Amino acid sequence: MTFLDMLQGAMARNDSLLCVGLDPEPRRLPGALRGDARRIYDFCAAIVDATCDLVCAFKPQIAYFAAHRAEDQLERLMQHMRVSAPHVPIILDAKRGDIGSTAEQYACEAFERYGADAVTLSPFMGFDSIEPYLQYPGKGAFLLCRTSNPGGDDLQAQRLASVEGQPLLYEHVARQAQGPWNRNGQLGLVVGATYPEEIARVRQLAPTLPLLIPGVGAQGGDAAATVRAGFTAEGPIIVNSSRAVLYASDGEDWKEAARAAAQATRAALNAARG
Ligand SMILES: O=C(O)c1cc(=O)[nH]c(=O)n1[C@@H]1O[C@H](COP(=O)(O)O)[C@@H](O)[C@H]1O
Repeated sequence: MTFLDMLQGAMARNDSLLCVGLDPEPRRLPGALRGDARRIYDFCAAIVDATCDLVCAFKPQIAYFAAHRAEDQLERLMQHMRVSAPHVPIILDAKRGDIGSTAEQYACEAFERYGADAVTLSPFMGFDSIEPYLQYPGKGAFLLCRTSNPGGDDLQAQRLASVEGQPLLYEHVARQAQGPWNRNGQLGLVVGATYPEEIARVRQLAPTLPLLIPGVGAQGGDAAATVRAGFTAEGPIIVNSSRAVLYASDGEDWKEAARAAAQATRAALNAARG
């Protein structure tokens, strides 16, 4: 099954636009897990079990595992998600971007080692840095377009003087991804929930691409404004929240609190799509 088929299936089955991001920081783990990097798997697996009927995707962020020498725990977590939530697609947030020969290794890591259904990529090095990921039929690749952080403007909002009509860099990325780069229908775009006007602009330029939209919750993005700007009948949105769900409580009730936070975010997103 392709990433897009899985995504549509999970969206319908769980009535959800919510993606829970798995960004485990040992010092923020609750209760007895706090500070113990060997418990990253236990924490994330419990979050998966508590929320897998509420989400359209999970998004593990690879840095939170690699930084703590926990890649083996990420591998176990991927297997756990396959067994416990086989209907939910997994987007590996790796933000890779390198020359083709190195990109082949990154693609192998994402799709073969970890078995992800989709990956996040930086498009800064151009199409040949994206192409190796497209050699994996049915896998998704989300290109950073208009990111949620304040510094995203530094490059993404610059005008491309040499291109006719002088679009901004992020607009050019959106056009390329909707058009010539999307050879097998595998591409999507990352747009921050912190910039609803830019979400609307990206949706205009890329009417059918799935948009991965992080930035609600801890970064303060508005769930309703996000849906109004990006959600259409032909263009799916995947709205990510990580810390606001993972660390909803640091007490004994952390699993219940994570579930409640996911439920509330899912409800807010659904209310806005009417
Ligand atoms: O590609 C991403 O997922 C991403 C893009 C972006 O523009 N902004 C952004 O916050 N992210 C990721 O989305 C997650 C946001 O986490 P919270 O702010 O805790 O919900 C983190 O894993 C970020 O690395």
